Amino acid sequence: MSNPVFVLGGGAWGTALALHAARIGAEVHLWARNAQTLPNGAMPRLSDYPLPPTVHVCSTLPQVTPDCVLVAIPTQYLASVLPMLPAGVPAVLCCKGIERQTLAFPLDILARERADVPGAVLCGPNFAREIAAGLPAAAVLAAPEHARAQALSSLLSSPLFRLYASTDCIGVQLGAAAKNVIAVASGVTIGAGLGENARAALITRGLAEITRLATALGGQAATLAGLAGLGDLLLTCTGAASRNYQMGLALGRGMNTHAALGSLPGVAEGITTAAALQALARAHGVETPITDCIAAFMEGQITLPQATHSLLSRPLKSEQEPSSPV
Ligand SMILES: NC(=O)C1=CN([C@@H]2O[C@H](COP(=O)(O)OP(=O)(O)OC[C@H]3O[C@@H](n4cnc5c(N)ncnc54)[C@H](OP(=O)(O)O)[C@@H]3O)[C@@H](O)[C@H]2O)C=CC1
Ligand SMILES: O=C(CO)COP(=O)(O)O
Repeated sequence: MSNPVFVLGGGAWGTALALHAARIGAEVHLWARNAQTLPNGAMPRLSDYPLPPTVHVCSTLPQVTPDCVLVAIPTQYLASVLPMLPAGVPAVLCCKGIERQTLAFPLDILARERADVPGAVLCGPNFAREIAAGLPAAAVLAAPEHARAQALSSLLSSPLFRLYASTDCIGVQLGAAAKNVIAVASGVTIGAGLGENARAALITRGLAEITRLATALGGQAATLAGLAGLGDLLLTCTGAASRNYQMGLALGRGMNTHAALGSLPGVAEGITTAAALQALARAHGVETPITDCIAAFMEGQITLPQATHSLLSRPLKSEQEPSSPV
């Protein structure tokens, strides 16, 4: 790689992406809002993965033109870091969520704030620690133009981290955001002792719900059967390392939302995404019973037995009926 790569966000995902970019030969400038308090090589979230000398932690980005910028900031704060992006340089948004106030996806936020920056998104089943450790993984890199998606996936792929190009930005962003909500519900199911049958049903009907909404918004069903949909859903709903799943586990065991949040090692995007997803679904006339239940449960509006009853007492339907409620 001839030019450096910028990474915004010194959390788990930003650190893992910086390590990946360094492995593919880039000089990396990793921006963190608290960089000045960090000794070089000791990031807060993944301190067991020391940074190589080609990763420079900074609180101000250098005046050089990078090949691209990887943005790993929680979605609710994404807009606040976008003024830093260099004009004309592709920004790959690596967050998974929906802006609560506006119901905007990451690429919409970028278009709104920085029309001079070409955007792309990177989503898939990728626990930061495994990417940091250099374990094999795959993801989707989506951009509105095929040429941009292909160029960035070639630039950022490695023999261990395989990036598939896509132009279905809606499907990829919706899948990535919504899987966090289903992961919270999955954790609740296990935490409350409802069993693995219930969890498998929840994941499967969660995918049906996500696919229904994605296609109503203009996404493609095939994308939801891919890495950013089913792939990430499986990982986050069953992987003990998922913060969204851990959040659900704590809630299912009886902890309240505030206490459960305090017990997490990082952000759980599913918490803010649930209400945003619900609002988006309502605006498009799409039924999302699992999202509705988990949103109401997290807000303390219904109890777990009420949530379970509400899902199980829905009218029986044909599984294949495209417009059937869950
Ligand atoms: N962790 C993972 O395995 C993966 C995460 N993602 C996604 O990446 C995004 C980031 O997650 P992750 O890195 O894990 O989260 P973490 O909780 O580990 O870190 C969040 C980072 O964002 C910073 N931050 C928070 N608020 C602001 C703000 N207002 N301005 C600037 N920086 C801010 C934090 O800074 P500070 O340290 O100072 O608080 C921290 O560096 C999320 O959307 C997540 O869904 C995607 C794939 C994998
Ligand atoms: O997005 C992720 C894995 O693909 C990380 O999941 P959590 O945010 O739930 O930890």
